[in-house]
Amino acid sequence: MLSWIWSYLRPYRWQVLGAFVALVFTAVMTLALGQGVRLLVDMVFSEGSLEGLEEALTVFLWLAAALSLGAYCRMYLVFWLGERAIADIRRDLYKHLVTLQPSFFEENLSGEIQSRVTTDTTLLQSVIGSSVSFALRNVLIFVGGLGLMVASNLKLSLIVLSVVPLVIFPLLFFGRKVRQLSRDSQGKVADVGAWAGETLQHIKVVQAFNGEQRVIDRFNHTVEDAFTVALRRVRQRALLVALVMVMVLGSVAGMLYIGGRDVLQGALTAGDLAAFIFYAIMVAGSLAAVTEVWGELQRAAGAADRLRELMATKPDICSPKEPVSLPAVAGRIRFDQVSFSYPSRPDQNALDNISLVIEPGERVALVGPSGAGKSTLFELLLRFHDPKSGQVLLDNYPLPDLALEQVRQRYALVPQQPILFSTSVYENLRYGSPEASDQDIKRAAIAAHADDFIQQMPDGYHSFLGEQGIKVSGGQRQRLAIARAILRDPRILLLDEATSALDAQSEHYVQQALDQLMEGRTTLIIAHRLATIAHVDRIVVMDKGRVIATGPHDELLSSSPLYRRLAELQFRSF
Ligand SMILES: Nc1ncnc2c1ncn2[C@@H]1O[C@H](COP(=O)(O)OP(=O)(O)OP(=O)(O)O)[C@@H](O)[C@H]1O
Repeated sequence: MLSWIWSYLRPYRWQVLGAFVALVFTAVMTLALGQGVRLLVDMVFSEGSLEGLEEALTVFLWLAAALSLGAYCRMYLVFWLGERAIADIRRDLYKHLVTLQPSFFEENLSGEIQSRVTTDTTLLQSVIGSSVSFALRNVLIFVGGLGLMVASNLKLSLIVLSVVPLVIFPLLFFGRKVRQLSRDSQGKVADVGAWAGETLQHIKVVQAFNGEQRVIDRFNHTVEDAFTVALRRVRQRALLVALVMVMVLGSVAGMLYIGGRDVLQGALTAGDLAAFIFYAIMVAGSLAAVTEVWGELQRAAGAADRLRELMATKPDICSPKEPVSLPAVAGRIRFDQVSFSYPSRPDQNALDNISLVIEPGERVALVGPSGAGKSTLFELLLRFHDPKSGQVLLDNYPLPDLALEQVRQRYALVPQQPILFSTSVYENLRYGSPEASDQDIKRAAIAAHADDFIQQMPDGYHSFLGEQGIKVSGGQRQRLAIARAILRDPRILLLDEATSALDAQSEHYVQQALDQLMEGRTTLIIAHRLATIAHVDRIVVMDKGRVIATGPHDELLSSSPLYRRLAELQFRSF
């Protein structure tokens, strides 16, 4: 773990060196104060000299000034390092997360992952940014103070030192326990975040089903769980600190007794004893401080483990090392005996031995009952998943041979529930085509019949769409998604019920826009409605993950009983 953290500190090694120098400097200055104490007691109190008092105080003031300057440099550099390293870790973590395949986020709650990005990194930051330097400073003071103690009085030193082995043992024993408990505790906190995030995001559903009390109960349960685990950790830490304190202070008391007797018998000056006590307190204090921070370090180690684990997750789906460079795409799609099951349901084939060719420029509608596998076909085309067997080809190239960006660049997707981000209309439309100018965006919005309602928004194209586009209606959201696709100008269009949320009039307009957009492009439409089907060259009927018939509407009416049934249901509902 240390090498992992070091990998984030290495680029800033000069700052690390600076912090270390400041750290050593302040530790030395702190220890030098002990000599000031010795001077003060021997010269002032034993010899009664006022000059000596002034001299001792001058030395003390110089030491204090140097110590303060050193402390400033140390704090600044150490906090800087903590903030910088964590900013870098957060950046890398996010960069890594967005490359992971969608199924990873189905298996891992997004709230839990969010918690790693925020809580775990914050914990680590406090450790790199202060606890480590605190611990190091105390270790230096411990070592330096010990050296000075031994040099000044071996007998008293041995009394104090007798306690050290007794302290090391509980430190190691409790440390391991605290580390494990800290992992559990962070995990529980993540659960709290995940549950709160999910329910608040879907608050309308919660309230519509009068589910408030149920989610409150479940939340309380999660919070209490987190509290229980945190309490166990705190108990261990407190116990550790108390144990060390008893032992350390006990040995200090023993030393005071014997040292005091030596002074009374004239074997030791009062100043020597005072300096020795000063060092002994420093040494004991630093040991206690290290034990306290030790728990903190263990906690951070737990957080670092979790972060490292997340970063080590390899994406299942990535570009090949040497991708085939895809020439200008004609837009031919081929499914070759493709079978696929979702990782969460490995036994149930969502697609079952699908073979299908869609020629460049062809418009194909996918129809079939719910759960037939239509959306799954799209997911495989976009390479969100790889098939279990068989292959998906784009212009005769298997998708895994091509760079992921190149594959996805060829498509524009209009999903069933278009997603808008919490930013302006401009930025939302520009999502798939970052270089598009404001004019291009406006033209696309006009073509998608979205310009009118955008103009009526308070800030027009600069209007903020709110979290997940909450401030627009379903139909408007869909028109924005269509505008986004128009702007992208792709070779292949993937439309998932693209016109489902439109009223009859907008549907008519949007259909016109889509007709124009589909011109010369390969288009796959998931369609439940015959209005959409009328505009296609071919219909593919799917059921239970299989293609059961293909052909034009009239032919299918006679050849496919399932299609006939679906069509009858459609007509009845009109
Ligand atoms: N993320 C997922 N994890 C596990 N199973 C899934 C997942 N998504 C879909 N499925 C299952 O895969 C099968 C095919 O689903 P798919 O969404 O492709 O159907 P569909 O034809 O698009 O349905 P609809 O018309 O209702 O959208 C279904 O049995 C569905 O329950």
